[in-house]
Amino acid sequence: MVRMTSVTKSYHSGTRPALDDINLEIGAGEFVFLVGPSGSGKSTLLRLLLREERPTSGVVEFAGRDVASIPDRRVPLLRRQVGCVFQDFRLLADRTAAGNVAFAMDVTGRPRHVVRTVVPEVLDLVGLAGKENRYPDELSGGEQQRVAVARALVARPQVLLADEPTGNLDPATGAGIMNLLGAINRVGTTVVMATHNAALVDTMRRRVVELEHGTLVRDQASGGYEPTL
Ligand SMILES: Nc1ncnc2c1ncn2[C@@H]1O[C@H](COP(=O)(O)OP(=O)(O)OP(=O)(O)O)[C@@H](O)[C@H]1O
Repeated sequence: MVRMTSVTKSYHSGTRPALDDINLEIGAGEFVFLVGPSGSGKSTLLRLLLREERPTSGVVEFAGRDVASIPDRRVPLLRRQVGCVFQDFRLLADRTAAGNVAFAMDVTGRPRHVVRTVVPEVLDLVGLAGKENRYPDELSGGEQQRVAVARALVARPQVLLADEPTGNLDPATGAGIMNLLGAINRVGTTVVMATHNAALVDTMRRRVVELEHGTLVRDQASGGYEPTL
């Protein structure tokens, strides 16, 4: 599903690369935690998959395609297959929960009647039934993140990237979002989640990929936040 081969990313020549010779393969249906200290390159790795950045050298592949060589006009298509949620939710403040999700469907040209049917279904799926008409500032942080997840899901992405999705949430609310991502993974979506949340990583016991100063220092099946034997 995702393959990185000798991927190096330098934002400025002469400085230490943000990613340094990364080799990584993620199969369809996997759940992967991406961990490492601040500045170790986690967001950069996700940005390469979204084609927000291109590697300085090496190859990033998604579903067998070289992501860097996808023509600009086809990048929106990539971003339907590779969904993302962020720490700061990034919702449109002037649209309701339903409006935010509908907007994501409208831009992909889905017919109105499909949007009207699917939006409440997806909001129900993420646990927001009854709150469809609330604006982001009328929702808790966890609820806003659920809207962001719903918005990512309506495109039916093959891979969902989550960059510190629980970073702004209290532990219980973060655990709720984690359960939601786990459920999305169980129905077949590949999930890659960058996080500093040690408790969640330790509880879930999934594959853990650890970066340090841009290099991959650990790739462990059923790992914890800290390396174990
Ligand atoms: N747009 C940019 N321009 C220049 N340097 C950047 C840019 N984005 C990131 N960097 C640098 O690249 C390195 C990796 O940053 P990155 O954001 O990928 O780390 P991270 O592991 O996601 O950190 P955090 O956990 O704090 O989000 C850092 O040294 C950072 O300063």
